[in-house]
Amino acid sequence: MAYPQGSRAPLEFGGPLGAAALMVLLPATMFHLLLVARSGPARLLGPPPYLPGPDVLWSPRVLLLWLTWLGLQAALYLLPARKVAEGLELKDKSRLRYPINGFQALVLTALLVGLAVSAGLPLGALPEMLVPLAFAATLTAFIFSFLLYLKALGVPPSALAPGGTSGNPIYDFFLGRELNPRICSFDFKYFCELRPGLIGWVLINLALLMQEAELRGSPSLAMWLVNGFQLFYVGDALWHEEAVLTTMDITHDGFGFMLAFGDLAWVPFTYSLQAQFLLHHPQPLGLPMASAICLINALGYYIFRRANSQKNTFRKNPSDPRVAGLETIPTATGRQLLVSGWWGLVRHPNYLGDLIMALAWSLPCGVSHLLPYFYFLYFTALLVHREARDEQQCLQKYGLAWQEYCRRVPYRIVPYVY
Ligand SMILES: NC(=O)C1=CN([C@@H]2O[C@H](COP(=O)(O)OP(=O)(O)OC[C@H]3O[C@@H](n4cnc5c(N)ncnc54)[C@H](OP(=O)(O)O)[C@@H]3O)[C@@H](O)[C@H]2O)C=CC1
Ligand SMILES: CC(C)CCC[C@@H](C)[C@H]1CC=C2C3=C(CC[C@@]21C)[C@@]1(C)CC[C@H](O)C[C@@H]1CC3
Repeated sequence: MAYPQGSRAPLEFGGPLGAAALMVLLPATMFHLLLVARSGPARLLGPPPYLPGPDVLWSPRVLLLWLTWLGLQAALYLLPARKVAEGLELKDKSRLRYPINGFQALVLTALLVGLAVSAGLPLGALPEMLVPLAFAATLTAFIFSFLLYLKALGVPPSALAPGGTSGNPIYDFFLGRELNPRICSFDFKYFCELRPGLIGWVLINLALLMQEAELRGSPSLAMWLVNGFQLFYVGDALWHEEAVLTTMDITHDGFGFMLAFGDLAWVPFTYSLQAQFLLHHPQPLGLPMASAICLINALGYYIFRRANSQKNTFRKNPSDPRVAGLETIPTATGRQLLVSGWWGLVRHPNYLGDLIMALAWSLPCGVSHLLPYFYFLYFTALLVHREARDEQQCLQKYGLAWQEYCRRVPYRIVPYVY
C-alpha cells in the first residue's frame, strides 16, 4: 500500500500508477470479453479475434440509444417512491434522503420494454450493438467522472470522501472526490449503483435469450437458467435497495471513474458474459444437471440473503426478537458486533453466498471453456480485495473490539479455508 505525502491515510489500488493502469485495463478487459465471447474459440486468455476500429466502436445512433436509456432510468428514479429512506449520518451530522423505488423502476422498465417489443421493437438486435453500446457507456463514464471531478472542486471539505482527496488528480479522478454528488435531490452515485447498469444487465440477457430463440427456435435450458438466476439476483438487489445505503460504496468511496465505469459499463457488459457466451456457443444441459445447478444457486442465495438480512435487522434494531438472542461484542463506538449466527461462522458470510451463486451462473455454460468462469474469478478477486478494505475500515472504526472479533471468528469468507 502506498502512502501520500504528508498524510497517514494509505493510498489504495496501488496509488496513482495503479489507478492509471486500471483506467486502461478495465475497459480493455471489457472489450476483450465482448469480442472473445462471440468468437469461435472463445479463449479467455487468447488474443481477441480482431481489433475494433472506429467504425465498429462509434455510432451516433447507438450513443443516442444509450443516452435515452439513461434518461428513462433517471425519469423512473424521479417518480414518487413508496418510501424515502435516510442514509447514515454524515460528517456534518446531517443525513441524506433517498427514494426507495428501484424495484418499481425494474417493473416499469419491464412493462415498457414488453409494450415496445409487442409494438415491433427488435430487441433481438441488441446483441449486435453490444460493442458500440459498451463504447458509448465507457465514453459516458469518462466524461461523467471528469464533470464529477470538476464539481467536487467547489464543495466544502465535509462533503469529500475520505479516500479521494490525496491531491493527485489521477488517483482522485479514479477514486472520486465527492462522497455524495447531487443536484437538488438527485443523487448520482445512488442512482448509478442500482439502476441503469443492473437493469441494463438483465435487459441485455433478455435480448440474448430472444436472439437465441430467433436463431434456434427456442432458448436453451442453459440460457433460461442464466437469465432466471441473474434476474432474480437483480430483482433481489432492487427489492432490498435500502441495504445499499450502508455499503462502503455509498458511505466511504467517492463517486469517480471506478464506480461510474463499474456501474454504467462493467456491470451490464461483463456481467452478461455467460448469456453472451451461450448465444454463440450453445451447451447441452440435461434436467438432472440443471436441477443440481438450481440447488447450488438456491444454497448460495439462502446464505447471501440470510446473512445480509441478519446484519441489517441487527443494525436497525439490536433488540429485534430475530437477532436479540445472538452473542455480540461491544465496541467503543456504542455499536456492537455480531459474533454468533451467520456472522460467527465467517467474517463475510454474505460474500460466501454471493460466490456460490457466481459459480452457479457459470456452470450452465459447461466446462469446455474458461471464459464463462471469468465472472467467478473476477468476483473472487473483487471480494477478497473488498474484504481487505472493509477489514481496514472496521479496524479503524472499532479497534480492539474488531481484533477480538477476528480472534473469535478467524476465517474471512470460506470456513476453514480462507
Ligand atoms: N455482485 C457484485 O458485483 C457485488 C456484490 N456485493 C454484495 O453486496 C453486499 C454488500 O457488501 P459490502 O458492502 O461489501 O459489505 P457488507 O454488507 O458485508 O458490510 C460490511 C460492514 O458490515 C458491518 N459488519 C461487519 N461485521 C459485522 C458483524 N460481525 N456484526 C455486525 N456488523 C458487522 C460493518 O459495518 P458497520 O459496523 O459500520 O455496520 C462492515 O463495514 C454483499 O452481499 C456482497 O456480496 C458487493 C460488491 C459487488
Ligand atoms: C470496475 C471495477 C472492477 C469495480 C466495479 C465495482 C462495481 C461493479 C461494484 C461495486 C459494488 C457493487 C455492488 C453491487 C453491484 C456491483 C458494484 C456496483 C450490488 C448492487 C449487486 C447486488 C447486491 O445485492 C448489492 C450490491 C452492492 C454493491
